[in-house]
Amino acid sequence: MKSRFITFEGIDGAGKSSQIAAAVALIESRGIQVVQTREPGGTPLGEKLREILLHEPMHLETEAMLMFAARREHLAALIEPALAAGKWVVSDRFTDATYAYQVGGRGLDEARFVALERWVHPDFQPDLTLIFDLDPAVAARRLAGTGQAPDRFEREKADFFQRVRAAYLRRAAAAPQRVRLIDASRKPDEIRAEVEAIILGACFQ
Ligand SMILES: Nc1ncnc2c1ncn2[C@@H]1O[C@H](COP(=O)(O)OP(=O)(O)OP(=O)(O)O)[C@@H](O)[C@H]1O
Ligand SMILES: Cc1cn([C@H]2C[C@H](O)[C@@H](COP(=O)(O)O)O2)c(=O)[nH]c1=O
Repeated sequence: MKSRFITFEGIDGAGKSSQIAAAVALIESRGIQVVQTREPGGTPLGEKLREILLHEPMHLETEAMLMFAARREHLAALIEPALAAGKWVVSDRFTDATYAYQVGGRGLDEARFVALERWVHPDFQPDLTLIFDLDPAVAARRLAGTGQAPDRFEREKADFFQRVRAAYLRRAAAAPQRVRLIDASRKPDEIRAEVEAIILGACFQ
């Protein structure tokens, strides 16, 4: 069976990370080897860049370029070799996050985003992307409930997350074959059932 690259996306607190383990278990139950990873991160260098990106103040374009630098390393060192070896890769975020957060949230010039995307992965996109869509007010309450100290992104205000959410919705509308929207306001079990049905339908037919 062809290798697949599946990505999970959404505003902070939408609940995507909670669903990834179940999705990975579903795929593994079919006898497929899965590499679970995340962005920014996924490689030793990427994890160092993640620390900087989540905690150090920086210029918007520096932020966008560092996201793509971490991604270049991630593709070369982990994603591409895993797919070439016949494994599936499930990533907590990929390039749709840069569109949503840096273009949508922060106002990065879209042409700069397009140039970076074309440079770093000109002919490559996820096979399937699940975007967890949720009202930022609900997501903020969920994050507050974790009791964890918020990072530089999680400290952003509601209007930032409204713009991020709207950008995710635009990205979904632009690639309906690849991107599925998940109503993340429901109970975890209901969401898990839909995630499993989407993966089975899109990747195992
Ligand atoms: N469907 C749900 N209903 C209520 N609470 C949920 C739901 N899904 C996740 N949560 C809770 O919301 C919090 C955030 O969930 P999670 O870490 O999965 O979100 P996330 O989208 O991955 O956020 P981040 O991108 O910031 O890591 C956790 O405390 C989790 O238990
Ligand atoms: C890949 C990527 C991520 N971000 C932001 C989005 C989140 O706030 C953090 C990562 O934290 P998570 O808890 O692991 O989801 O990074 C971004 O702004 N741009 C990106 O390209």
